Formats: sequence, C-alpha cells, structure tokens
Amino acid sequence: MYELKIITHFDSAHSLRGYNGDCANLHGHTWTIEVYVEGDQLNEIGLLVDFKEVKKYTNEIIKRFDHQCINQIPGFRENELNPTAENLSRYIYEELAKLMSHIDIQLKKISVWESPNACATYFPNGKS
Ligand SMILES: Nc1nc2c(c(=O)[nH]1)N=C([C@H](O)[C@H](O)COP(=O)(O)OP(=O)(O)OP(=O)(O)O)CN2
Ligand SMILES: [Zn+2]
Repeated sequence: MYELKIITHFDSAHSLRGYNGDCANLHGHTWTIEVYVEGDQLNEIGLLVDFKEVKKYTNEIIKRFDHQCINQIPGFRENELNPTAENLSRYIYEELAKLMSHIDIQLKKISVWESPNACATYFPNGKS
C-alpha cells in the first residue's frame, strides 16, 4: 500500500458554543489541514495520484473557510455543528470524500491542527 499526504492552511475565526472558557470568545487560528489518501495501484508514471489533484479538491473545500468566521458558514451556524477541530475534520473528510468519489483512491483521514500543539483527526470507523 502507499499513503500520500498533502498539507494546506487557511486562516479563520471561530468561537466555541457552550465552552466554559475563553475559547467561547471569537478568536482566530491559522488552521493546518492534513489530507491522507491511500491505495496500491500506481499509474504508468509511478503516481498513486497527483499531489496537485488532491490539493485542488482540498482547496475547493477549504476556500469556504478562508478569511471567514466559521460560525457563519452553513453547517456551523447556531443549532448546527460547533466549529471544533473534531467537527471540522469530519466535515472536511465527508465533503472531500464526495468530491473525490470518482477517483480510484481511498481518502484515509483528515487532521485539523488549530495550533502547532493541538490537532484532531477524523477517519471512518475501522480505519486508522
Ligand atoms: N478537543 C478540543 N479542544 C479544544 C478545541 C477543539 O476544537 N477541540 N478548541 C479549543 C479552542 O478553539 C482554542 O482556540 C484552542 O485551544 P488551545 O489549543 O488550548 O490553544 P491556545 O493557543 O490557547 O494554547 P495554549 O497552549 O492554551 O495557550 C480549545 N479546546
Ligand atoms: Zn480556537
């Protein structure tokens, strides 16, 4: 098997609803997103998939967040998902899996870093 990873970033603000502490206040992060894909079939030039293609689809998703307040983005508004790193990782996984469904590789997991020291990762049950 081969595993590929691309890393990208975006800047956005959020506040955590129901959080007992200063993360309930509006604040910003430079978020780092890691996208892992896997597969075992290389093409005729030895690529599992072009990194550029994975970046292109990932950027389609994350441009929704860049320089925005995540709490105002559909899916993360009041009574929707709280904009935690956990919820963002799952949201990005599910949106990206849809966008890449026509490509013959498996989206493995998404890691969302709020800071260099704090990260949440989503992968479907049974995968790691
Ligand atoms: N499990 C989670 N815990 C926290 C989340 C989260 O998404 N999932 N988010 C936050 C806040 O958004 C906060 O901005 C991040 O907190 P933290 O990593 O503590 O960031 P700091 O820059 O404040 O780091 P310090 O080392 O505490 O200064 C909180 N928790
Ligand atoms: Zn935060």
